Amino acid sequence: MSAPKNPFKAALRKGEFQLGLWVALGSAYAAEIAGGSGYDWLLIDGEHGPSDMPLIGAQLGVLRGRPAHAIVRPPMGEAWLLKQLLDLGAQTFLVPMVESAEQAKALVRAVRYPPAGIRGVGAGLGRASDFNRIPDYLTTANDEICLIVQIESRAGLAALDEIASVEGVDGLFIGPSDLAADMGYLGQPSVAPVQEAIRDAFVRIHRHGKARGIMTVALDQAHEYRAMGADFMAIGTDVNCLVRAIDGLRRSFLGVPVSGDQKGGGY
Ligand SMILES: O=C(O)C(=O)C[C@H](O)[C@@H](O)CO
Repeated sequence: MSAPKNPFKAALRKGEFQLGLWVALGSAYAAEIAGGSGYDWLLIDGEHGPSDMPLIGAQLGVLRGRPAHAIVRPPMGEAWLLKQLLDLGAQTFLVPMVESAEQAKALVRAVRYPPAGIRGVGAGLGRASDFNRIPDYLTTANDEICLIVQIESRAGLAALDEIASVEGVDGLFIGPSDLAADMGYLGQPSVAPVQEAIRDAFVRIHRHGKARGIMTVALDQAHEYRAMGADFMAIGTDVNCLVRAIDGLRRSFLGVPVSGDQKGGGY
């Protein structure tokens, strides 16, 4: 019996578009609700959400075996953090602020067992191996790990080709909000210079045969990114959906004009 198959990684390899949602409430209950909504993947956000190790573990637990594949974003790409998340059962990672091939190579090694990497052997204590019930976990785990790195600064764009060339990097995700900020357009990810940088980045990522990822909470922008060639994309967050739904309900009842779909930008 082998490590669980990674359906998200398999889909990317087949070129099948994957639609996702940001899950940042830090609630296993909310993640379980989102898990039944038909999205291909859910991003458990440990960078900007309150999800710490126990909360990430709880969310991974409720999503285990559900159709929506759990992707975990750690606050930073640290080997000790990835080791814990791997043993908790995370198989796909979105690592923020990657700006060099050296950083990418270190991340690849962090999520692989020796000799290909430095991942510590302890999955027998964790969900990853079904608590040591998967006999061949150690020898089959590496192949089912999917590593996505975030390009979200000018330095990241400058190193994009070297990063995309790193074996073991499965996809590159453009962070529009942070990229816009670094380019001098804080809060304005939809401005032309940022959009042109994203378009160019997608062309380069695809040239290396890697998956192109992005996120937005504005549906008009989402369709533009899909037309640009996004292979996996989040089109909203649980936080944003909750705020819009509960605020909108009150406004509707009181007859207060309800704001339309978020146009452009969004974060
Ligand atoms: O820079 C970005 O954009 C991202 O990395 C996504 C952000 O964290 C935020 O837009 C999620 O709501």
